[in-house]
Parts: sequence; structure tokens; C-alpha cells
Amino acid sequence: MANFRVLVSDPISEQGLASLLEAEEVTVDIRTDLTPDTLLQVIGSYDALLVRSQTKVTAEVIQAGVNLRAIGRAGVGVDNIDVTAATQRGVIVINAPDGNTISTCEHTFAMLLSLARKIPQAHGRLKAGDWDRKSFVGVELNGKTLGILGFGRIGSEVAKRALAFNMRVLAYDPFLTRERAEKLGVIMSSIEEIVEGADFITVHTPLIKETKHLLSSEQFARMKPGVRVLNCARGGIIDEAALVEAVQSGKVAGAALDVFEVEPATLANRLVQLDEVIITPHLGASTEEAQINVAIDVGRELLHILRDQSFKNAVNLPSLSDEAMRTISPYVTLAEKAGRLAASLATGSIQKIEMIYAGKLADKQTDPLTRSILKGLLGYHHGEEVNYVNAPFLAEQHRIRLTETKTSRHDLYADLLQVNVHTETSSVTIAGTLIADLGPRIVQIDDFKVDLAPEGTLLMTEHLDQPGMIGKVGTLLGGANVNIASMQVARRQVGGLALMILTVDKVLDADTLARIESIEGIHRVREVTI
Ligand SMILES: NC(=O)C1=CN([C@@H]2O[C@H](COP(=O)(O)OP(=O)(O)OC[C@H]3O[C@@H](n4cnc5c(N)ncnc54)[C@H](O)[C@@H]3O)[C@@H](O)[C@H]2O)C=CC1
Ligand SMILES: O=C(O)CCC(=O)C(=O)O
Repeated sequence: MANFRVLVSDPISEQGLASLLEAEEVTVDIRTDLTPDTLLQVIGSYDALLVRSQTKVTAEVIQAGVNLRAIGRAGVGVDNIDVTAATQRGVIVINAPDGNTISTCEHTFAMLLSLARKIPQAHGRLKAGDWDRKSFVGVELNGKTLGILGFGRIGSEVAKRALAFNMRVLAYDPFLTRERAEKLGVIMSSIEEIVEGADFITVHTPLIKETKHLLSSEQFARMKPGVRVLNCARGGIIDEAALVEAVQSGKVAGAALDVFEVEPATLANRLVQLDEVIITPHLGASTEEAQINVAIDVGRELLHILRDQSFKNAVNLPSLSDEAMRTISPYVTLAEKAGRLAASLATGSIQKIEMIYAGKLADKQTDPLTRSILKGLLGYHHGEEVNYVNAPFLAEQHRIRLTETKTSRHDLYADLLQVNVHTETSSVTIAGTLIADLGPRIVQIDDFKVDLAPEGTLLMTEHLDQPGMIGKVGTLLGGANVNIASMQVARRQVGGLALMILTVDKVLDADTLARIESIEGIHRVREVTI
């Protein structure tokens, strides 16, 4: 049994990690004391790395992790992981997106109420021995407008609670539909409508190029006087310098922040010092429940990856529903084998790969098939370093043009997957389909119609369609003690070029291949194990 080594380098609930800790084939090392340098020294001997947000998984760490197959994040945001570097190296990055949604939403709501009623400030004053009732007059949430920027898991949960407090909720998210907004009882709005119309604004987007400083001085200028803003998502979505100014000018009556542009935040951050700003040290997901939930989710999926089982929550792979995965998975093997076969027949450096999905396949999510074709194609030349994660990246790196075409009709087959590979000197076409009870079949090689199970070692000859050719090859193979398991012959026209494909029981030596190639009338011989 394989023995996988997993390094857990941040504090993660051991109760949640039980499935990983108890797996017979997995050794888990929990080492939360590693410095960046020691992490670099030890990472080479691990198959997987599990982190929360403390460990910085840099390109250097990923490079040093020569055996790394996966990096797991016990939480949502993966901004402490260099996902691009992981993708380039073919390392899968997974997160645990669902486990801390409710905790972070509840923390946001706790901050919303605290902000409205100045609870932290009043608490601090009384703890200091001062019974001050005048300074802490708050506002009600009842009847106020809450603007939510980013209406994903957390944003939509915040909305439900706000509605229960009789707030009017405006929501903006590029993926929000009117239908969903209506169903949840929120008003689908633009960023401008939220900025100009809300009494409270809360952000729940990831921190990406498009959301960096989503709220900046320009937006603060257009807000209602006395607006209150919250950030329990990521530091940097609200421009901190602009927020300081807006609070000091009185435009913003208060802010509640769980996250900061630089963490840990210190007294050097002016927001930490402003009385109107209430703060927590990135505690959104810090509940017993959330920490167990995210550990269960990430531990389970990591185990699936190590066991080569299907897994969820990959950040650098397309995400498919279970149903979509079920319908597409029978084609995955066909796609990879079609890619490998195409690579074995193509001569010269590949310039362009066309992938055509016809018939029923045209309605499916075909990204996993495209990745499988590329894995088969590029893996033929580059070996094991190519996987589903880095195959598109490697194609891009080799400046190979990729095209994908979908067409809902096919004259002969219910569904057909076709790969056209163009090199600087030639082109190869491979097409395949799934046939009930038989599984994947290759049905076309260039313009030859064939019916071939894509498995085992294939010997392919292109030769002149003339009497005796098959016999000569068969005799030669018999003399070399090579058994033929199956045979296909196709031709364009009588006496023209013909294609023969033999499935043979063992890989041929170079001498036998050369002797076949030297038979008169044989134009080309190729052998591939797929
Ligand atoms: N404070 C904490 O401890 C925690 C913080 N978070 C952070 O909260 C944020 C949201 O998490 P989830 O709701 O789970 O993620 P999610 O992926 O479910 O939702 C994010 C939403 O933001 C939307 N979005 C993306 N670009 C946008 C844009 N330019 N404008 C408006 N919306 C945009 C997306 O369409 C998506 O619906 C993440 O940044 C996450 O890292 C999550 C958990 C704990
Ligand atoms: O691990 C944590 O507590 C941080 C949670 C978080 O920010 C996230 O899941 O994105």
C-alpha cells in the first residue's frame, strides 16, 4: 500500500482531520512551528500540504515541493497560496468554501449590530469605570438600507439575516440574476445604486484585481452622509487610506473591519486608532464549528486526491456538479487516448490543436475533456509531468493555439469527439465515440474510417493497397514472436494508400520496427502504447 505524507503547517482542527489522521496509507505531520526556511527544507518529502492562512505557500515552496500533488486550504480565500505557480507545476489547490460561511456571516452580523449600537466603544468605556450613556447613542437597523457587494455564499446569508431585521437589502454581484434576487427578497442593484442609496454597505467579494479598492474616495464622496461600512471579506477591497479620510471628515459615521490590507494590523494602521472604527483580528471563521467543518471538508477531499478518487473544491480545475461529472466522465478516457494517439502520429512541432465536440457532447461542459485531450497529447512527449491541472498552461507555454468547436448535429454518431493536430508540416485527425457495451472507440484516423478499441500497443502502417502486404507484416511479426490480438484495415480507394492497425501483445524492438518499415510498399510505421 502506498504511503502518502501530508504536512499540516497551520493550526487546523484535529477533530475535523480525523479521516486523514486515521487513513492507513497516510502519515500526517502536524508542524505549526515551521519558519519559511524550514518549510522550504522539509516540503520536498511531502505529497500534500495543508494550511490555514498563516503559512505563505510561495512559488519557492511549490518549487521545493518536488513530490507535492495537492495543497489544501482549510478556509475560502487562497491568497496565501501562489495558485499560478501551483498550476504551472501541476499541483492541485483545493479549499473548503462551505464550512465557514455561516460563522463569517454571523460575525459580519455581529459587527453590523455592534457598529449600529457602538457596543465595543461603550464596553471599553464602562470597563474603564466610566458610566457614559450620552456618547453611545446608536441607530436602528429596522427600515434601513443595507447594500451588499458580492452576493455569494456569505453575502446571501447576510442578506437573509438583514431581511429578518426588516432591512431593505440591495445586492450587487456580476452573477446575480433578477430571478434569484426576487426569490431571496433582495433588490438587484448596480454598484452606483448601492454606493448612493445605502445606509450600511458590506463587502463580500474575493480580493482580486477587479475588487481591489472597490470602495475608494470616489465612492465615499457619493455615499450618503453618515453611511457605515463593513469589511469581513479581505483587506484591500476597501481603500484604507480613503476610509480614514472619509471617517475623519465625518462622511462615514463608522466602519467595522475584520480584515486589513496588511495583517496582522498594528497601531501603525490609523484605522486601528480611530474611535469610529471597530475591529477584530480576522476572526470571521474563528468558531469551533467552522474550524471543524473546514477541516472535515479539506481533509476528506485531500484524501480523495491521494487515493486518485474524484474530488471537489479544486481552485485550479473547472468545477462541475456531481451530475455534470457523471455524464462527462465516460468520455475522459476516450479524450485522453485520442490525444495520445494524435500525438503519436503527428510529426513536427505542434502549432495548433482543434477540438470538436459534436452531437450530444456539444451540450456538455467539455472543459475536462479538453484538459484530457491536452494531457494525452502533451503527456506523450513530456511524460508524467503533464496532468489535468497544468496541461492548458503547458500548451500556452509552447505557444500552441487551441480552438474548441461545438456542433449539435453529427450525421453518423450520437456524439463524437474529434482532435485535429496541426504541425508546421502536417495534420492529423483522430475522432472517437462511446459505443454501448464496448466503451470508447476510435472511429476515424485522418480520413480513414476505423473501429478501434484505444488500448494496448498499436502498430500502425500506412502502405500501398496491394496484395500480400498484410501477410508480409504478419509473417515478420510471427518471426519476432509477436502475437497479434486484433487487426483493422482501411483504405481510401483500391490500389491507393491503406492504413493497417494491429493491436499487438508486446512492444516491438527497434530491429523489428525497422524491418517492417523496409518492406516494399510500406510508407510509414508507427507504434504507440495507449
Ligand atoms: N473574515 C474571514 O475570516 C473570512 C473571509 N472570507 C472571505 O469572504 C469573501 C467571500 O466569501 P464567500 O462568500 O464564501 O465567496 P463566494 O465565492 O461564495 O462569493 C464571492 C462573490 O463575489 C462575487 N464577485 C466577484 N467579483 C465581484 C465584483 N467585482 N463585484 C461584486 N461581486 C463580485 C462573486 O461573483 C461571488 O458571488 C472571500 O473573500 C473570502 O475569502 C471567507 C471566510 C472567512
Ligand atoms: O482561516 C481563517 O480563519 C481565515 C478564514 C478566511 O479568511 C477564509 O476562509 O477566507
